[in-house]
Amino acid sequence: MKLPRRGLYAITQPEGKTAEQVIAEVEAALKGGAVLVQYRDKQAVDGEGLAGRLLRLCRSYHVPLIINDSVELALAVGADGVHLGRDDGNIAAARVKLGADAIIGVSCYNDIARATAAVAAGADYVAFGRFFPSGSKPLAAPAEIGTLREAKRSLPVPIVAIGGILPENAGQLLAAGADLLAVIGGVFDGDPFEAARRFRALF
Ligand SMILES: Cc1ncc(COP(=O)(O)OP(=O)(O)O)c(N)n1
Ligand SMILES: Cc1ncsc1CCOP(=O)(O)O
Ligand SMILES: [Mg+2]
Repeated sequence: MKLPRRGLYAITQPEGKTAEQVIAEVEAALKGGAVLVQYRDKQAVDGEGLAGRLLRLCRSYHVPLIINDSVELALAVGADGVHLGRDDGNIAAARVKLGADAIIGVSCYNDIARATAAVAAGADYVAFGRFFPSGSKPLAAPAEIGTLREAKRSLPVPIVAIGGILPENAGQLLAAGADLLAVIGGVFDGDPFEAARRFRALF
């Protein structure tokens, strides 16, 4: 599936929840207007089972599913792509394994040079952040909003912003050039349908 150019990128929050709860809350976010979903599960027990169920759900909404960290899991379930951070392996190797149509996203933190290199290596989007303190990843290093401006000016791929994003603080990120807002707590800490609707209204 094609990478959407703008909108809410909802990232799962499965810790302490049943698979049914995760599926239900992701479906609520999809109904509210999420345009992209990432399966992120740092304590996965049955990652393949849940990823497969999320993929079928996302397909029914014509929304791509990205797998965090693991090219192997993305391959195993036939997901639409993978998200790679600095410890998650090489972009070119992921492209060889997943194929030309796969969506490969890359974390670039606050680093434009890393983003430029990622695009040259075949990244389909680049992600910057965290922009605001994040309860989901408290130790994530801060990024500057000016980095989004520079990225938007110099890079040809969609720019993703992440970290502590809420409907109330997202406007400044969009104004600076973010195309996709990647959000965990701002969607799944409360009512995911209502939160996704509020994010959708910003685009
Ligand atoms: C869209 C998006 N952006 C950034 C990240 C963070 O990736 P990474 O630095 O590898 O950290 P973990 O998420 O693996 O803890 C992301 N997952 N998605
Ligand atoms: C994975 C990740 N990388 C930087 S911040 C973050 C967590 C984002 O979650 P939240 O939207 O709850 O701050
Ligand atoms: Mg990672």
